Amino acid sequence: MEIVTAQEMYDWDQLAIQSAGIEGKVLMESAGREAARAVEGKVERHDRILVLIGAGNNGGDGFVLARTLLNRGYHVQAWQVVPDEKISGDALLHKEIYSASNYPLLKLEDWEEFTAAMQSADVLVDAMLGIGANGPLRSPLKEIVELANQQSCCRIAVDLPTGVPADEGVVDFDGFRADHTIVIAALKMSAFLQHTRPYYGEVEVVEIGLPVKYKNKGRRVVWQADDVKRTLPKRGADSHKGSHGRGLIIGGSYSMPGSIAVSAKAALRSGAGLVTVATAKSAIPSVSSYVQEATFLPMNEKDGAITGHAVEDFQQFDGVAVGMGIGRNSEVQELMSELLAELNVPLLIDADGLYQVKELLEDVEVRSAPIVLTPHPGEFAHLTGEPISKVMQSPFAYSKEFACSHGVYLVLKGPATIITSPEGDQRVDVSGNAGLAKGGTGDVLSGILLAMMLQSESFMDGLCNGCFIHGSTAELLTEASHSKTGLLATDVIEGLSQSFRIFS
Ligand SMILES: NC(=O)C1=CN([C@@H]2O[C@H](COP(=O)(O)OP(=O)(O)OC[C@H]3O[C@@H](n4cnc5c(N)ncnc54)[C@H](OP(=O)(O)O)[C@@H]3O)[C@@H](O)[C@H]2O)[C@@H](O)CC1
Ligand SMILES: Nc1ncnc2c1ncn2[C@@H]1O[C@H](COP(=O)(O)OP(=O)(O)O)[C@@H](O)[C@H]1O
Ligand SMILES: [K+]
Repeated sequence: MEIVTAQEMYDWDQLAIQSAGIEGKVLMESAGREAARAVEGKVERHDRILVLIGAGNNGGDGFVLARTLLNRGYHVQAWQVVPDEKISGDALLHKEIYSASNYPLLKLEDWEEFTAAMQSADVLVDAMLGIGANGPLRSPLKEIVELANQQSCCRIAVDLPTGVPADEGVVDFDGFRADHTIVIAALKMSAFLQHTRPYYGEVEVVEIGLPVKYKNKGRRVVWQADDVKRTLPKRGADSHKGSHGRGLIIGGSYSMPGSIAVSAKAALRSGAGLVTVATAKSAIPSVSSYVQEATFLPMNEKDGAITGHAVEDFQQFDGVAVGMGIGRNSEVQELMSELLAELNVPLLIDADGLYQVKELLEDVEVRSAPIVLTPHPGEFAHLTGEPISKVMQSPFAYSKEFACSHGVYLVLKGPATIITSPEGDQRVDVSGNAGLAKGGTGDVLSGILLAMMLQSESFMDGLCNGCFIHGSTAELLTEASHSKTGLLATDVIEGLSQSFRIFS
């Protein structure tokens, strides 16, 4: 499912109108009717529904929606909240059809009367402003949104909650706080940003007949269950452990053995054929007691942390994950530098490894084997040298710029994880829940991703599948047996088998 900017949506719309000959008024009829159908799924028959209608084409959708619901016998009040002269084009045509259908149109002239109507509504439908929002809300939309947000009724937005920008990078706005947003044709970027996502509530996308042929294809999509089922590698009946890849996990220390232990176990639970852990000698007993199936490469250590460089011993592996619990001393920096220069297999770098790699980005750029970086927002801010707030206002743009300029796969983790290829293709994984907001879950993800790197034909598919399986496992567990409060990283590992049963 595509994710678009406002401009990309307008382009798709224009191509459909100009090249396919679908008129704008037909698209509007289709958008309003589909939105009405979606509203029907969220309201009761007896609900009093108040539709707020603005000046542009979003308001045009509102006229169609109000007419459709009235035709179907719902209790609807349609309020035009802008002066008559503001309404033109397709929206004006649909206003005329609405009035010619003999349905009453209320106009915002008396604020007290309007406030009373809002207060007695069970459902508010916002068709005031969509992708055409330009700058902070002006009067009267600003006051209407403020009033609407104070009501305890259900709030439903059409296409975008009024005031919320469609694109990333805009932080100065007031927005309609929707319980549900019925998105027209394609998801807008702001549905995935931490500062705009909460305004959307639950999201439903409706299809309005725009020809897929003219879509700006494939460069930014949501990775979904169907994609996972289609691309997750199947285990052949005649396969042997070597067919599923030999993975190496480098990291951990005497005082931090847990992170590599869970990474290793997660890699094995995700199908890696063989997993070896390279860690400080003194950490091996505690790691091996948790992952009996792994083998070990003892590394020299100082004060419990890795110091030894054994890069020549690492060449035999098909993929390597490094950084979890490895620490930040200067020897680790040297090890990272050697890995980048000498190890010619796919390399995933996480956690402390990301801290080290900031100084080694030139080495990253010249490396020919693939590199995957898996930062959370704080680690990504460190890598870019920008404040967290700034990168998270525009995570699509920052991810793309970083991945393309350094030639890496970037997995920017969060409730909406953005996965970017070195070519700039972007996919978003929205699986998972707040049960994952706990230490150790990132280490589990690294293990899963290593296993996917070893087994997948397409690197990008493998990374997306790994993120999806990680999040979906948390969802399955919190639906069935666990609470979000009590979920542990190790529970996610134990739940992986169940996810693979469902998705492979
Ligand atoms: N595939 C598609 O694309 C389809 C799109 N469709 C629908 O069209 C929508 C896009 O329509 P759109 O382009 O007319 O923009 P829209 O969001 O209605 O806003 C424009 C109006 O808002 C006003 N305004 C702007 N900023 C403001 C502010 N800060 N504060 C206050 N007012 C502000 C602006 O006023 P002006 O600046 O001109 O004075 C103008 O009057 C889209 O979201 C979808 O719902 C479907 O019908 C069919 C297929
Ligand atoms: N609220 C949330 N919803 C969905 N996924 C989440 C949420 N919070 C965290 N996650 C996921 O949990 C993982 C946390 O990783 P990270 O921050 O590196 O944890 P750690 O440092 O403990 O290993 C990421 O995969 C992230 O996408
Ligand atoms: K809207």
